[in-house]
Amino acid sequence: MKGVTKVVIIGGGPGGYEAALVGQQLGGDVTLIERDGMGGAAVLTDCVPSKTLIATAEVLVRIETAKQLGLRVEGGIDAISVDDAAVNKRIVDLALAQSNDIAERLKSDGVKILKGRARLEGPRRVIAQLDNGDERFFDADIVLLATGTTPRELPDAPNDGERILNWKQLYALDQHPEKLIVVGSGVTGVEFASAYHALGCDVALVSSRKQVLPGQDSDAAAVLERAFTSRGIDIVGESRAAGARREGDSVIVTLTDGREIKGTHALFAVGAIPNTQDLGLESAGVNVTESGHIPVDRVSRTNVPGVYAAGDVTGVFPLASVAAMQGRIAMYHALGDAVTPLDIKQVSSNVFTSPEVATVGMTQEEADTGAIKVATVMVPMASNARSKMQNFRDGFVKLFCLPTTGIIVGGVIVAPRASELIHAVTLAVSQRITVDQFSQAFTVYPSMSGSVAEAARRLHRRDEELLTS
Ligand SMILES: Cc1cc2nc3c(=O)[nH]c(=O)nc-3n(C[C@H](O)[C@H](O)[C@H](O)COP(=O)(O)OP(=O)(O)OC[C@H]3O[C@@H](n4cnc5c(N)ncnc54)[C@H](O)[C@@H]3O)c2cc1C
Ligand SMILES: NC(=O)c1ccc[n+]([C@@H]2O[C@H](COP(=O)([O-])OP(=O)(O)OC[C@H]3O[C@@H](n4cnc5c(N)ncnc54)[C@H](O)[C@@H]3O)[C@@H](O)[C@H]2O)c1
Repeated sequence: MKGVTKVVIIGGGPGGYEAALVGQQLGGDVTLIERDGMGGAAVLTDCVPSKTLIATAEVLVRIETAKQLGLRVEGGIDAISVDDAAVNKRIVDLALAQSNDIAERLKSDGVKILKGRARLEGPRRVIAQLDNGDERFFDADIVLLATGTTPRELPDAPNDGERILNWKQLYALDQHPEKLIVVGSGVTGVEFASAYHALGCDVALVSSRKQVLPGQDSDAAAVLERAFTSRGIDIVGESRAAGARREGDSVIVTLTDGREIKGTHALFAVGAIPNTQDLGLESAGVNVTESGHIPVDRVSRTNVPGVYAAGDVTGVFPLASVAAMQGRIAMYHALGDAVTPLDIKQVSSNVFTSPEVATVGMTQEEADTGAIKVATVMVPMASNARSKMQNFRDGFVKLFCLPTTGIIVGGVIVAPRASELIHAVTLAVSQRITVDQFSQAFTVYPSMSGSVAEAARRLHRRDEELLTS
């Protein structure tokens, strides 16, 4: 009789801990080795802390519209001040509480958690240096690598943790920056630019491309740029940072064209590098790409039998939700359960700025290539009654469908709480729902979701002008 399958997981972020729960549920004997804390970077330093900060910033953005909504704030918005210590304490406490909740859940499900650093020493042999000084060896049937990434640092912008910072170091500041220079206008950069500006900082956003949010819907990026500019965020477009240096209480960011920007702090959000060094991958024969990621197939297999990988370390789609799904899929596959391979066309994601930008499935860029003929429509939020009531004028709903069948294949929503509105579109994409089926479902009146249904209704007759090619 075959014994219990021994599963060893390296890394306790969403990729690792969600896999551990499934592995244990399916009868595996699961050991999870984590270096920093349960929940990984997602919970301790990246996703959860940034969204907690943004929750505070959102309140201030709402208050800014008080006057337009007929409220009188004596002294104006300046009468409200930010208690930086309280904001940061709340963030750190909430992240730790979330990490503890995850650890408790894992323990109660029977997962063995070890604190330390692990690496492979052969295809399915793992060696762990534990924080208590012990060294442990494991001969596993299944290994899952879910070690995440580390912020990229520019060689000429040495991170000092005080004024030249990465996103993990922001919550240790006593006071929020007076003038923050955010370098990098990817999702991380724009989220922090939006949040810190709302918290009262002067913000300059150094954006290397023509538009912020490269790779995202360009109509959405345009709305965001307009919103940022009208609020007073200084977008330094088509500029690359060469380095940064300290000068007393200031930071000078130098651009590759020789210009200099002065601030009190600089946040570098210029991407991340996978944690694959010192992981013993060579000893196990696990392939690594030029960028250092571990290539996997749609059921999270690496090239070595029995060795799986999940999450940011794979470079598939660096989201907590995808990491978690890849981890679960790895266990379903490894432990012989029914498994649906990962389909990134069904992944919804959101940029937590003000307004939010949520997307799923087909993108405008893909539609524009003409490889697949689609019909598309864009409904401005400005005409939505709820939107007017809430004094929200920018934003839109964009839907893509196949012209012959009307099946919804993608969407973009730019609106407050777009992260919640996108779920209906995600469901439509995953279940291949048509625009007619979608628009037959009732929406609440008045509601912003009414505009999502309106977009579907407008695609009922997919006339020539709605076709992208
Ligand atoms: C600022 C920011 C905000 C984000 N916001 C969102 C968001 O809102 N929504 C979203 O879906 N995604 C968000 N993301 C992305 C999300 O954080 C990542 O996709 C997610 O963390 C990936 O999970 P993971 O399990 O692959 O890795 P991680 O969460 O990075 O966890 C990996 C863990 O492995 C551990 N580890 C590494 N090497 C070893 C070793 N040798 N031995 C033992 N342990 C090891 C690390 O300590 C770490 O805890 C955000 C990212 C950033 C940077
Ligand atoms: N809300 C969310 O779900 C969320 C939030 C943050 C991050 N993430 C995930 O993390 C991934 C990575 O996002 P990111 O923004 O951290 O990294 P990124 O690699 O997507 O963006 C970094 C940006 O910095 C720019 N850059 C690089 N060097 C530069 C320089 N010297 N000067 C100026 N700009 C420079 C790059 O051109 C790029 O646009 C995202 O794709 C997303 O999946 C998700």
